[in-house]
Amino acid sequence: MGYPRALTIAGSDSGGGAGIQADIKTFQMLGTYGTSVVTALTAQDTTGVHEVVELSPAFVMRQLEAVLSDIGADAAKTGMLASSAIIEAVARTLETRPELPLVVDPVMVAKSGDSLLDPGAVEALRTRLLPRATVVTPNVPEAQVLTGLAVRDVAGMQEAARQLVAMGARWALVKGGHLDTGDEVVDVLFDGRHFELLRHPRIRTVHTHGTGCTLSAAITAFIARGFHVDQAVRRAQRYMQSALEQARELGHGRGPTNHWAGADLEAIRRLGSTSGGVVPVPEPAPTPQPPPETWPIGARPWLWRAAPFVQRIRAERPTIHAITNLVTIQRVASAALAVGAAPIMADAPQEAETLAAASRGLVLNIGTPDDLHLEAMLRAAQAASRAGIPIVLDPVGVGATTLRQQLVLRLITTARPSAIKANLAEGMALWELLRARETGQPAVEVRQAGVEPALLGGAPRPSLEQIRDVAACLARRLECLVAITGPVDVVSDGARTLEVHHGHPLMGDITGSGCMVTAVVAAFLAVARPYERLDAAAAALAVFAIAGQRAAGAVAGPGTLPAVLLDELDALTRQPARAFDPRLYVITDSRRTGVAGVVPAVEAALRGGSRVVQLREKTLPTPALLELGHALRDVTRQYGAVFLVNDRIDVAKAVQADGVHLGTGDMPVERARAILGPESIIGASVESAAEAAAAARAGADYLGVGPVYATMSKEDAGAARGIELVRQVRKATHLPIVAISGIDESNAPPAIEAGADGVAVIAAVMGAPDPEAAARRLLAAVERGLARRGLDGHRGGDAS
Ligand SMILES: Cc1ncc(COP(=O)(O)OP(=O)(O)O)c(N)n1
Ligand SMILES: Cc1nc(C(=O)O)sc1CCOP(=O)(O)O
Ligand SMILES: [Mg+2]
Repeated sequence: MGYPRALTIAGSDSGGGAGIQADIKTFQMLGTYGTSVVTALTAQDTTGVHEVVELSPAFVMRQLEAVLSDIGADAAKTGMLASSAIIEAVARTLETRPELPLVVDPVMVAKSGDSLLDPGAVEALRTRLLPRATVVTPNVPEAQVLTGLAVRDVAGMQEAARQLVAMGARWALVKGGHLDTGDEVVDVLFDGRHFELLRHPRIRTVHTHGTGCTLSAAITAFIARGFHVDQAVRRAQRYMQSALEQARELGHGRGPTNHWAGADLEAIRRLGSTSGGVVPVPEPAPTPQPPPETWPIGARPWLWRAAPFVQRIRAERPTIHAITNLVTIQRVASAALAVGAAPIMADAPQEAETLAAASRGLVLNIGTPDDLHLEAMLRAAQAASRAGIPIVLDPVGVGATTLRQQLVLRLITTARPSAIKANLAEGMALWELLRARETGQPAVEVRQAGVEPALLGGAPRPSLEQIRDVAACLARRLECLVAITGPVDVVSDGARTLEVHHGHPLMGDITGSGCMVTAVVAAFLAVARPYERLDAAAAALAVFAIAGQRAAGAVAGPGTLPAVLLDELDALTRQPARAFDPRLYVITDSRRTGVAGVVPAVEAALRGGSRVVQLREKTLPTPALLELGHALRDVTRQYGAVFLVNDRIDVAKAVQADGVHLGTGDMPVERARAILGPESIIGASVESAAEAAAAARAGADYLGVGPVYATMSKEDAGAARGIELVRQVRKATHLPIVAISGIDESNAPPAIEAGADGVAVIAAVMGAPDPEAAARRLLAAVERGLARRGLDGHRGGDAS
C-alpha cells in the first residue's frame, strides 16, 4: 500500500511557520506524503512579510499538473493564492479532478497584518474556488470579507457559514478565535443542514504564526487518510490545540506553532545518533477500519429498526421526485407509493428545479442518459443540493460508456448526493473511475492491488469483505452513503458498514428491482435525521429485501413477482412492526412512586418521549402485578410504546405484554422463546462481551448492559463498570443495546457515544418530581450522544 497523499497549493514562508512549509510539516506529522504547488514566495519571518514574489499562473498550473499526473493526491488544500489569475489557473486545473477533496483556506492577511491576496481576487475566490471546496476554513475577518457580513458573535458566525455553503462550499468551518468569547473558543462547523459548535479552551500564547495554515493542512491530511470531514476537523483541532500548547520561543515576533506536537521526539532524535542506531520510520497510519457490522439474520430486528422510518413515511408522506430511466419508471413510482411516499416522476428540465426543491427526496437514475434527462438531472440535483434535500444517485451502467461516466462525475461534483445505490458492477466501475480520474490515467489502465483486479477482466466475484471495502472506500471518497446491492446488500458511510442478508435470487430475474430499491432508500432518507441516515438506508434495503423474499416464496415465477413484491412492500409498511425505539427505556418502581403512582408516572414518561416500558416490581403479589400489567399494557399501546415485563413470563403472557426482560438468573432465553413464540420481544441482561454473544446466539432481541454507573435502585447490582463495559459489548454484538444503572441526563451521552442505542432508567424518571420533563431532558441527552456518535461516523468507541 502506498502513502495517503496530501497536496498543498500555497505560498512559501521563508520563516517556516506558515504557508507551504507549515503544510508539509503537518502532512508529514499526520501520516501523509506531502506534495506542494508554490504560488508565491514570501520573504517572511516571525515579525512580518517583507517582500512577495508571485509565480506565473502558467507555472502554478505546470506544478499542479506535474503532481497530479504522477503522484496523484487523496486530498488537497489551498492557502495563499495571491491573485485572481492564480486562482483561475488552480480552479481550471482542479475542474479536471472533480472527485479530489479540496480544503480551501481563504488566506487573505498574515498574522502580522500584511496582505497576502489582491483585493480584486476575493471575487475569484468566491466564485471559482468556493463552489469547488469540500470545506472552507475562514477565520472571522476572512468570513466577513467573503460574505460581506459583520460577524460579532456565534450567531454571526453561523450566518456566515450558511452563506459560505450557499456559495457552494460543501462544509464551512468558521473559526472563532478572533471573537472575544473568554477562555473558550467556539468554531462553527456547518454542512448545509446542521450546525456543530466546536468548543475548545483558548490557549493564551503569542506563538500563533501559521495557525490557519496548520489547521487546514491537518484537516487535509486526515481527509487524505480517509476520515469524514467532520472527523477530520475534530482531529485536526486536537492536533492544533497541542501545537499551540507546545509552541516554543523562536524569532522576535509571533513565533510558529509546534508542528512536532504529539511526536515521539526521543525516537526522532535517535534517528540521527550514531550510538542509538536507526529507528525505523513508522508506517503511515492505515485508514481506520472499524469492524464491519452484520445485523442478525432474522427479519424481526430489521423490521423494528425500520419501523420508526416507516411510521414517519406513512405519517408525513414525503414527496419523492424521481428522474429515472424509461424502462422502469412505473415500477419506481409504484415502489415509492407502496412504502407510503408520494412519487413525482417528472423529467422536463424546465420544471426540474421547482419540483426538486419542493420535494423531500430526489432520485437520479442515469439509465436514460439523453440530453433531456441529463439537463433535468443536473438542474434538479443543483436545486436539491441547495435546499439540503437528500439525493440518491443510481449510476446505472456507469461502466458502460464515457457519457455515463462523465454524467456521474458531474452529478457527484455539482450535486453531492447523500447516497449512491449501485449494483456490484456499477460500484466497481465507479471505484475504478475515481481512481482513474485521480491518477489521470484512462480507467481501463488502473489495475492496483486489493479488490481492483477482481473488478476487471472477468475475474471471480469479489468476496463480501472486498465489497464492503469498496463501499467504505467509495463512501469516504465521495462523502456520502454508498450501498452496493447483491445477494448480500452492503451499505457504508465510510466508517460504519452494515449488511443485509435478505432477498431472493428470483429478484434478479425482474427488470428494475435495483431502480425500485433506490426509490425506497430515498423515501427512508427523506424522513431520517442526519445521524440516522446509515441506519435508514440499511433499513430501506432490508425492508425491500424482506418483501422480495416473502414475495418470491409466494409466486410461481418472475412474471408475477413484481406485483406480489409491491403487495408485500405495502403490507410490511402499512402495518409496520411495533417500533422498538430503545432511546429511552423506563422501568417501574412502586417503591418510588407508590403503587397508585406507577401508571401516572409511566404515562408522564410516555408523554416525555419514552417508547419502552418495563414492569419491574420485585415485591408486589401476583394479583397486584397482573392488575398493574393490564393498566400498563393499555397505556403503552395508546402511545405506540413497547411494554415488557421483568422476570415473569407468566405475567407477560397473561397481560399480553410485548415481551419480557430476563437476567442471568431467570428463565434462559431459548426456553422463554419456546414459550412466548417468535414475535415476542426478549431482552437479556449481560455483563460482558461473552455473555452478549451468548445471548445473541440464544435469540435475544436486545441487551440490557450494566451496571454502567452506581445505582441505588437495585440492591444486588454489582460494582459499576463504566462505559468501557458498553464499548466491549458493542464490539461483540449488533443487537440493540440499552445501558443501565445510575444513568441520568449528565452521564447518558458518554454511554451512548460508547455504543449504546438507548438508556434504561428507574430513578432518573420514576424518581423525578416531574417524570415528563425528566424524560424529555433525558431523551434530549440521548439524542445529543447519538448525534455525536453519528458525526463520528461509527457505532461507539473511537476507531482511530
Ligand atoms: C433493560 C434492563 N436491563 C437489565 C435489567 C436487569 O435485569 P436482571 O439482571 O434480571 O435484574 P433484575 O432487574 O431482575 O433485578 C433490567 N431489569 N432491565
Ligand atoms: C434494574 C437494574 N438492572 C441493573 C443492572 O445493572 O443490570 S441496574 C438496575 C437499576 C437501574 O435503576 P437506576 O436507573 O435508578 O440506576
Ligand atoms: Mg431478572
